[in-house]
Amino acid sequence: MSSLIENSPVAHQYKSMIESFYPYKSFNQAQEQLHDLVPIDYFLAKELTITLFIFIGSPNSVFTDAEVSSEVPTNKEDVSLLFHLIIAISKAIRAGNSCLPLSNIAGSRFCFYASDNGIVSHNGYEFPLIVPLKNFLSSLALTPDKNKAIVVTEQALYLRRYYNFEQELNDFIADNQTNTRLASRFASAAIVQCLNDLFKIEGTNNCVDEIDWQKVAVANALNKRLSIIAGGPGTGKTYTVTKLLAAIVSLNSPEALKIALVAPTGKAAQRLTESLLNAISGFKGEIASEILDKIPYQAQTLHRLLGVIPNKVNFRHHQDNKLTLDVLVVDEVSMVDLPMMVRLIRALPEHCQLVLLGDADQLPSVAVGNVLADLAPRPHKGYSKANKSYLTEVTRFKGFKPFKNNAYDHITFLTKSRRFDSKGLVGRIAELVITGDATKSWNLLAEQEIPALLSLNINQWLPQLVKQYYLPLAKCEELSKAFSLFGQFRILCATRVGLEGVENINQQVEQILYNSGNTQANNQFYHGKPIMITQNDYGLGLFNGDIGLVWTNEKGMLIAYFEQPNGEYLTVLPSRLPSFESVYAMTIHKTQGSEFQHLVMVLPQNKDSKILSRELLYTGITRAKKGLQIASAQSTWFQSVDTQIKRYSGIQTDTNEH
Ligand SMILES: Nc1ncnc2c1ncn2[C@@H]1O[C@H](COP(=O)(O)OP(=O)(O)OP(=O)(O)O)[C@@H](O)[C@H]1O
Repeated sequence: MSSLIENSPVAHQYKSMIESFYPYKSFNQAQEQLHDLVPIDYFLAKELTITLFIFIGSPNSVFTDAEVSSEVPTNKEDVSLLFHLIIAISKAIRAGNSCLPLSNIAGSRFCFYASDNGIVSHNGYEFPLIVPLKNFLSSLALTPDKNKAIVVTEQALYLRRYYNFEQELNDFIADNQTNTRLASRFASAAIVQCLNDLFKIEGTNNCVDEIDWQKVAVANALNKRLSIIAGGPGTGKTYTVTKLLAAIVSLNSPEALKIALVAPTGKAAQRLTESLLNAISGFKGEIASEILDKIPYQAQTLHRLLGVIPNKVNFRHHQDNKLTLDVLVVDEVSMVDLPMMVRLIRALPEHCQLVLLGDADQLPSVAVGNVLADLAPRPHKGYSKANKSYLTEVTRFKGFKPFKNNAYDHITFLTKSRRFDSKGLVGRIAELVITGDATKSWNLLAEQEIPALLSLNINQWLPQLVKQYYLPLAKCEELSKAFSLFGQFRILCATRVGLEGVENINQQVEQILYNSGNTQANNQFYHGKPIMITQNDYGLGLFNGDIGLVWTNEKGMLIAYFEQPNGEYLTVLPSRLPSFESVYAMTIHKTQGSEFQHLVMVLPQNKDSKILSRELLYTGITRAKKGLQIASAQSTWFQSVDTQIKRYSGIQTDTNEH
């Protein structure tokens, strides 16, 4: 609260009055009434309620009685309503939403809970219907332009911080839609020639009906400052972006462009580097070597690009210290949260071309936002007249669906999986799960010849898998072989705790290793132990989620080795490691950006676990390159496939729709 209020006797008086109107005297009392309340919800409401009722002027403004009283409540009900609204916003943000839609709470009994047998444990709080709710909110004048911590729009309530982030992103999208900036940079004839070279279409002027969306993605990205290439696993996003980079390099030749490639995590950056190297080497003979030589492949993390400042949320690069870049490719965008995306766009110079890649069906970011799904809404409704004619001219494809405006012009969806045999188990299960078909997906798992459904008793299958994949780790002759063996297989869990959680399964694996002859496996550190960092250490350059192996060096010392995106190892003395854990099993969340030849996914027997969703299953399933096995009760599987994650936001790709 501002000192202006603290120092004002009038404000003091009002403050005491409002506090006396608070609906609860303590967190414990609130917790008895409201189901699933955590301290942050309660204390945020306690802190903000006062500041919203009392006008907070700028330091130079004169604080008068009139200004205070115009917005100060005269009754307990209003204070209670605002208090509960702030709790509701806090809960919505904890669930990853950037806002709280008013229609979600109006007329509802909030935080009410009754057990299956009807016993009410939490009475909750009843919100007014939409009209009185809106009237109340407009009396508080929580408009975007007033400097208050809560913002109310026509549809939703926001914490100002997230409202501002969303506005910045909306402005960025709108600005790129009206001004693509790159549109006139290259002559169409040059683009046509370049696309024909890359996609091997002999110089024909005839239009073709069957659209190659990879070619469209390249053409589409070439004339836009912002473009999104979205698609499921193996649909060729990296393959396509490699061709895009080839096109950019060749069209800009001889000018040398500054191009950066990033991903949200170290593992994802490493995978992007590997995939780009594979793609580049696959194009030898097809694309001129002087072009291939100029395509960058070394990816880094988003944090590293922006420049982490230890213990600060801000980065070295921002609106006043922009990146020196001409092209930026961001992979695995589904993992990027709203604040991070905004920090990234703030740091981009005006002319920099931004290409976003990702799979919007995967789990959204851990923190607030569902940026990729919001920026690339589905279904794709079609291209504007101008974009349609540009695409037809340069790709020679016809039949693009028309749309009344340019809202979807920057988006290309790739749908054909090139990695999974669409008739193979992984591809089919992933498709059935994400489209919500619990019965068919379960039946498909049940009918596999090589069992895809494992017993719920992990002792029945874990020892054999440990002996196959984990026991040989310590016996590998070289560290690189151990990393490659470790990358073959992983146990994925939905939860950390419980019988089917990461913690228990890691313990079980170490016990099996010990019983099978690895007598070091009950030590904190031992040769061949895989570990995952669980806390950022900017000094060491280790980040939450980084995976390493403890290995004996040539001097006989145990050292933790971490593979870097450039193929080198970061080495750290075990005693200097930030907090870490064993990683034979890891949560599905943490596997985003990774893939394994064979995986086992273990789901909790408690089907009511809040974490379960079809996106969680899909993310887990699509980490498997080949072998997929699942240990789940049928009820858990059905519950998960039937639950779809919905995150609310006000990000608008199509402003005319709202
Ligand atoms: N048009 C194509 N012709 C031949 N092979 C292709 C084509 N497109 C993609 N591929 C191959 O399919 C595989 C998957 O492609 P890629 O790695 O680019 O997919 P991705 O969408 O980036 O996958 P992920 O989501 O897992 O990162 C690669 O081996 C790639 O070479």
